[in-house]
Amino acid sequence: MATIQWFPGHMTKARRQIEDKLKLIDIVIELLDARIPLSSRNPMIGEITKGKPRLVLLNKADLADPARTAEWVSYFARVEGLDALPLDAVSGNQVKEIVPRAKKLWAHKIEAMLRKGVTPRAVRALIVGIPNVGKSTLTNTLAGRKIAATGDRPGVTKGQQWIKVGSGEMDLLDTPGILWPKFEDQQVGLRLAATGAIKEDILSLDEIAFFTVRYLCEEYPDALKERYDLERLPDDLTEASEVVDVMEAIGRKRGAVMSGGRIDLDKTSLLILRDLRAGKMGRITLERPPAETAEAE
Ligand SMILES: Nc1nc2c(ncn2[C@@H]2O[C@H](COP(=O)(O)OP(=O)(O)OP(=O)(O)O)[C@@H](O)[C@H]2O)c(=O)[nH]1
Repeated sequence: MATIQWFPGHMTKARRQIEDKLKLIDIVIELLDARIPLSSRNPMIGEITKGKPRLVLLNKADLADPARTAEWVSYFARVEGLDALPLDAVSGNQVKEIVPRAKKLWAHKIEAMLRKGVTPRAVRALIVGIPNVGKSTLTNTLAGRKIAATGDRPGVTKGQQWIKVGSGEMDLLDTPGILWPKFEDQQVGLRLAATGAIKEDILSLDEIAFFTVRYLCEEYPDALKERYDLERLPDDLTEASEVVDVMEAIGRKRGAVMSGGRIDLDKTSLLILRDLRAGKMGRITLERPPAETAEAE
C-alpha cells in the first residue's frame, strides 16, 4: 500500500489561514463527520485554534448509527469536555440548536458585558473542518441562502463577510477554515476513503471495500446480509480470503461477473462503497470511541 504523507505544507498553510480568522472570532465550530468523528478531525485542532471555546458538530448524522452517535456525544463530553451536537446540514435537522449552544460557550462574556452595562454583541463564530465534511452546506443552511464559495485565494482573504444567524445572535464568517485529517494513519485513511472524504485514487478501491466489508461483517452483519441477500457470513474473519469470499458473493448477487465467470472485484468494490455512502445499508458508523483509559476518566 502506498504511504500517504501528512503534508506539513498543508498544515502550515491551514494554520496560517485559520490564525488570521481566529483574531476575528469568539468561538470555533468544529465540524466532524458523525460516521468517523476522530478520523475526520485534525488531531492538532486544540493547538491550531489556540484554545478558543469550541463547539463540536457531528454532521451527516442522518447517515450515522444513532446509538453510536450517542456514544460519541458522551465521549466528547466526558473525555474532552466538549459539547457535541449531532446534525444534518442538508435537511437542517438540529441546525437551530447551534446558536443556543454557541451562546452557552460564550455566556461568561455576555454576563461580563451586562455587568459593565454594555449591550452584548452577537457571538462571532468560525466553522472549521476537513474537505467535504459539509462546511459550505452548513454555512448555506445557517445563512438561509446560498453563499458563494469564494475559497481562500491569496489577496482576497481580507474580504471576509459576516453572515447573520438566528435573530442576530450569532455572526458567522462566510469562509470556513479548512483543516487536514491525519490520513497518513492507515486506519484513518481507510475510514476517510470509505466515507468518500478523500479521493479513491489515493488508496486502491478494493482495499477500501475490503476494509469496509470486514468492518460491516463485524459490526453490522445483519445490514450487510439484508442488503445483498446473503445467507450467512463467515464466523472467523482473521483470514483475508474469508472477506474476499464475502465480496465475491456480493459481486455474484449483483451481476458483477466478468467473461469466464470471474467476479469483477473493482466493480463490486465500487458498488459496495456507493451503497455505503448513499446510506443504502442503513445508518452506519465506521468508528467507535476509543476505550477510555483510567487516566482519561
Ligand atoms: N447526507 C448528508 N450529506 C451531507 C450533509 N452535509 C453535507 N453533505 C454532503 O456532503 C458533500 C460535501 O458538502 P460540502 O458542504 O460541499 O462540504 P465542504 O466541507 O464545504 O467541502 P470543501 O469545499 O471540499 O471543503 C455534499 O455532497 C453535501 O450534500 C449531511 O448532513 N448529510
